[in-house]
Amino acid sequence: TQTTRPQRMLAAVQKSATRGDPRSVVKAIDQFCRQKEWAMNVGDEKGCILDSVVTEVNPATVLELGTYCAYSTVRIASLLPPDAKLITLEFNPHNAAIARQVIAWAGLGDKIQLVEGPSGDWIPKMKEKFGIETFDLVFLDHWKDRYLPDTKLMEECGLLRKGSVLLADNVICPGTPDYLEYIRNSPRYKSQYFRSHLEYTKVEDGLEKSVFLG
Ligand SMILES: O=C(NCCc1nnc(-c2ccc3[nH]cnc3c2)[nH]1)c1cc(-c2ccc(F)cc2)cc(O)c1O
Ligand SMILES: [Mg+2]
Repeated sequence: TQTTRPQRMLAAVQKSATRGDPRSVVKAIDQFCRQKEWAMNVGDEKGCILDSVVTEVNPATVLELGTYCAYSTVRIASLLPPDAKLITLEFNPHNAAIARQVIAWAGLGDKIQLVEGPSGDWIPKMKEKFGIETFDLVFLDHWKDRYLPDTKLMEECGLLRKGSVLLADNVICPGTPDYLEYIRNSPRYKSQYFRSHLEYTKVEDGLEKSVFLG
């Protein structure tokens, strides 16, 4: 029977990456997406910007919205300090099953908690379910029409503190116009746009980094 693209991506990781070596997992996925099939990972160009923000923030708590096949999950977790925790939310059970295996291959199972289900349901439960006070860094990479409602929800649930950093993928392509409008005009955020390209293409895209001012 026909395999899915995430299954083929996992096979590429298991074939080409070294167990327990997160950077080799990232490299194997990028190679697969450049040489074989495009996939919606943040990719290496925007990934380098992501790396610089993660190392600058040096977060103890990270929330990722939109796991997909765990490319950015592994990329972020490989840069976290020893006791840091990353919670990642995936909506699609098939993608979640693949992501768990990619995370296991990278050897990052003890840093990463993958949660399946809609962000709207899980964000209000973060404190009670995972003992999270606030998030130091949030990477938004899920459905583009959820960025704004989920940001407002995180504010309402008190999950952001003065200095929390939101980093949003795809603000140009596919685009998140309502989120950009809100975050760039809100007095509660200081925003900065990092111009780049849609993963594995020459199409313009970028990351928006926003610091919550409290
Ligand atoms: O849709 C994307 N990413 C979303 C995956 C996801 N994985 N999990 C979720 C989730 C998780 C909890 C949720 N709770 C409620 N909705 C949820 C959705 N969403 C996406 C699409 C593109 C893209 C660009 C150009 C094209 F021509 C076609 C596609 C590029 C990208 O970098 C993306 O990130
Ligand atoms: Mg993306």
